[in-house]
Amino acid sequence: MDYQPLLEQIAADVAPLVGGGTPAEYIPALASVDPGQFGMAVADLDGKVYGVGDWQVPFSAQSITKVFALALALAEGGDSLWERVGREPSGNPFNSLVQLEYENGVPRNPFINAGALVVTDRLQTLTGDASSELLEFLRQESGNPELGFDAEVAASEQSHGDRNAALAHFMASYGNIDNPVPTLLDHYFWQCAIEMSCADLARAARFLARHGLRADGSRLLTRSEAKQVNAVMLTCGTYDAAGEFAYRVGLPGKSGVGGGIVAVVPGVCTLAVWSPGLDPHGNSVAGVASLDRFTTLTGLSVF
Ligand SMILES: NC(=O)CC[C@H](N)C(=O)O
Repeated sequence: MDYQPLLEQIAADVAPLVGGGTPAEYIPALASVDPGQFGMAVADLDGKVYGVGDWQVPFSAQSITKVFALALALAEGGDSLWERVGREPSGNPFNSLVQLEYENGVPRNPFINAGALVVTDRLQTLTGDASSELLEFLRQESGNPELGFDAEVAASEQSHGDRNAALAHFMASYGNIDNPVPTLLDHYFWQCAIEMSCADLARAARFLARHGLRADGSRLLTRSEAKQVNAVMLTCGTYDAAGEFAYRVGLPGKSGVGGGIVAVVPGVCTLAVWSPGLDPHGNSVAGVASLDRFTTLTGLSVF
């Protein structure tokens, strides 16, 4: 299918929303990004990528990287990860601390910050260099050897990282972190600071639409594991707005406070959108709207 006319229609439909919302303010390096940008890409399973607007402009992938970290941790370490992190929506903001004490230091899911810290900790134990391993994986899957970290964003997060540090130390007090907390935080901040465009993200996520098969045809995840990751994206990928996202978009999706969202139509294609203005839950306003338009216009959804 030629997605190009559809993408152009969606871009026109959501244009009034671009610039709405607010870029993430708690990470100063993200607060200064021009909010008037919008890009969207679709990658089909034959390797073709279609795009509109700022679809080739790199931006801070932020929490979208949590999907790839989860997939790598499962691929390399298997199911025992689920003894340390749950698979239920939290109903709380992505950086909330409140549930952790009630639930003995076991985060609700791998996509809130606490859960992602556990996943990165696991990946660090498995590989010895979690953030580099992740970057290398993303380079291979996106086919873009130029992908890199944004050092300014990483430093900005590091210097405003008290809440993530609190989450990591608190979980360590329950014995749910294996590596030294400062090492873990470094890898987590570098991971969040990976820069990718919509084109890179749509390409890199294709293994989730290909039931676990990587770009080179080798298997990263079993078919069942790919289903599991997609299911957790659907239920937890957009935090305390996951219900609304499922209602409006009807696809597994993962957002980041850089304003990007990746979504998967299993067996068909992957989508990536970017616009920096966020809603109060930390999801891109124009991004959610454009995915909503995509599924409405095409009928392509998991429902
Ligand atoms: N939702 C997000 O994208 C949050 C990621 C961000 N780096 C943080 O840890 O707060």
